[in-house]
Amino acid sequence: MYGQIVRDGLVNVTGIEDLGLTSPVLQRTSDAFFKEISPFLLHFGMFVPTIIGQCTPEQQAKWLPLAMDLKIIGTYAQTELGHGTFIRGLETTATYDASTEQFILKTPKLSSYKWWAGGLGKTANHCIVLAQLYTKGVCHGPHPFIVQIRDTETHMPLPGIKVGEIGPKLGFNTADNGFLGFEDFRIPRENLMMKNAQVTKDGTYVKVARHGKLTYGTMVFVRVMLVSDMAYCLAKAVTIAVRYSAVRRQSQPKPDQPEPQVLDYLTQQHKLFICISTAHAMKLTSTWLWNTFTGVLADMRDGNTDTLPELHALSSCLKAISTSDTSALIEQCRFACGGHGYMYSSNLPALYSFATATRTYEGDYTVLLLQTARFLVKSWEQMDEGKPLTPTLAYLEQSRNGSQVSWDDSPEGIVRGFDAVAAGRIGACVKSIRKHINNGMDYEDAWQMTTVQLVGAAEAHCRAVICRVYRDETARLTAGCSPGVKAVLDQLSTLYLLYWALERTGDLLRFSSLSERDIENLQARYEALLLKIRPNAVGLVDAFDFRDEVLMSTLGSYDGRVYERLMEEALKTPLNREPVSDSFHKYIKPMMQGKL
Ligand SMILES: CCCCCCCCCC/C=C\CCCC(=O)SCCNC(=O)CCNC(=O)[C@H](O)C(C)(C)COP(=O)(O)OP(=O)(O)OC[C@H]1O[C@@H](n2cnc3c(N)ncnc32)[C@H](O)[C@@H]1OP(=O)(O)O
Ligand SMILES: Cc1cc2nc3c(=O)[nH]c(=O)nc-3n(C[C@H](O)[C@H](O)[C@H](O)COP(=O)(O)OP(=O)(O)OC[C@H]3O[C@@H](n4cnc5c(N)ncnc54)[C@H](O)[C@@H]3O)c2cc1C
Repeated sequence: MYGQIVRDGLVNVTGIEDLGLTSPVLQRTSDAFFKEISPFLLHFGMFVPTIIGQCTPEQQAKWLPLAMDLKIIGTYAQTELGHGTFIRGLETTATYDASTEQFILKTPKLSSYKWWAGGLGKTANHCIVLAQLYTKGVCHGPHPFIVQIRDTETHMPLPGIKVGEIGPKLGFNTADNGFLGFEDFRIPRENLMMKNAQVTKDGTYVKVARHGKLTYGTMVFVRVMLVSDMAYCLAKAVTIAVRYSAVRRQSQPKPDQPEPQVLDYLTQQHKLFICISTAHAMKLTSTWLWNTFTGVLADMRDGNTDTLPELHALSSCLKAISTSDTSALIEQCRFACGGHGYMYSSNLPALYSFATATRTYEGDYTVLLLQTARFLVKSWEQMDEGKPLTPTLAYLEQSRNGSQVSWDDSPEGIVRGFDAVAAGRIGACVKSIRKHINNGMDYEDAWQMTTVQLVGAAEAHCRAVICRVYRDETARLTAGCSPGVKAVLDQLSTLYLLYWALERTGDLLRFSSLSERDIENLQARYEALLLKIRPNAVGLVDAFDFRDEVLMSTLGSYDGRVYERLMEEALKTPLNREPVSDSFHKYIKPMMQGKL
């Protein structure tokens, strides 16, 4: 299995390299080789971006060509057995020895072992290691180091390195995630990635970057990329589920009628059409987020880090919500396919196992939403002090006078409704924190006592951002389209707004003038819209344009030969190679004869 995966991975990488294509395409084409994930994904997904983001030009000149030509294979080892979220609590140490101009890497105890890095188990020979930097007896916090861990000729672990694979997981079982420990392992001073901080030969620590969190830059990049990845993952799952629902016929609602396509059931449309809308919403939002990210990078190149906090808040909540929505909606696609959706050959289990992992890695859902909430509360306080708000928080102004937003069920009105919910929930959090402080709590405890509400406020902010971006970008991008295309894409973005308005009626009743009658109207409009989208449903998923080789699904292939493909795959199962398993003779027959 591992050998096959490595072969496929290299065919994919070298093939694309010959075509001279960029890494995002590499990411996409790797889907044609892997149901789960390539052991080389971390190499291109984090090892190379970290060299670019954390190394000086001289260090890039040394390491980047080796990495891009696959002369070295890397990964990103930050998480440890004992810590993943709390980076400042990482235990691996890198202590500078000025007498030899080296760092000594140590794994002080079991919980300090690096754990999880993709490709570390058996594939990588180098890795980025986040370790607490000590020099002249002072700890300067976690810093990135580039470390060779295996001999590039023999692939044997170097002396002082303990490395291996962490074992089977819910998914990602082709990623050879590994563990890594150091026993007084020495690396040259130059292996500290020195773009944001340096250590001179005599051990003097020099802080270069103005912003203390630029070391976390790779994580921001990957979070931005994951939003796009989720759109792609969900688009694959809903292509499979909609095509299968067009083939599958089941039950007899009317005695004298043939069994209908299950796609004709309103409940099936309710399960699946939000998945189509969400794939579009996330794709458009990810492109908007990428443009925001590149803008912030440009500012930072000019030495201006003022826009970084908003980017961190946006990338945190969009990564959290996109991965959470995708996991839930891929599972919904699986539910919509009945028993056959549970078959591995449908590819829905693999898509789910990949998506649900993204809710955790690169920043746990709750933790990242709390990061966004930290920014929202700070922004509210700045607004109270009369300071300007950042663009994505302009809507807070409307809440200043505390008046309730009047409900307007037009698409633009619903977007404003979500702004009002976000503003209201942030304001409620600020009020809760202040109440606890007035009752004698310190700020940290008052914050902790409000964290359930803070997670909700961050989700509401993120939903408001997605709704606004989805609506605006759909209008902008369809301006030149034919009336037919424009109408269908407008139906999808309206469906997204109606769906979430119905999901959040409690909040809308609390923070707008929404009435029970308005809710009845929303429900009726939503159901009518499902019927309108039905005739275009298969065309809409065909428009995602996935080849069968990429979908890898017995249920979702373009030709609709579902039952034939299910049987073809079943007959390939090793258990079907012999009519009678040898377990019958070894165990079952003796048991039947009372001989066990
Ligand atoms: C081939 C094509 C390429 C595409 C590739 C994409 C796909 C790749 C997929 C790869 C597959 C799997 C890889 C998975 C890899 C990993 O999981 S790597 C490990 C990831 N780990 C994490 O994400 C850890 C999460 N934890 C954190 O980020 C921080 O510890 C946390 C922010 C939660 C808390 O850190 P603290 O130090 O405690 O920070 P605070 O005190 O809360 O905040 C201090 C201030 O710093 C600001 N901050 C924090 N983080 C950032 C950041 N990333 N950027 C900018 N600013 C940041 C924070 O807002 C505070 O600011 P303030 O004081 O409020 O002004
Ligand atoms: C498939 C996969 C691949 C991975 N690949 C890599 C890799 O290549 N490189 C790498 O370095 N890491 C990798 N990771 C590790 C990943 O980054 C961490 O698992 C992730 O950051 C979560 O940290 P944790 O596991 O310590 O969870 P924890 O933070 O311990 O979370 C446990 C629980 O505690 C809660 N919690 C934690 N802190 C707080 C808080 N401040 N407030 C409220 N609740 C809190 C969380 O919400 C969660 O419910 C991978 C993980 C997975 C699943």
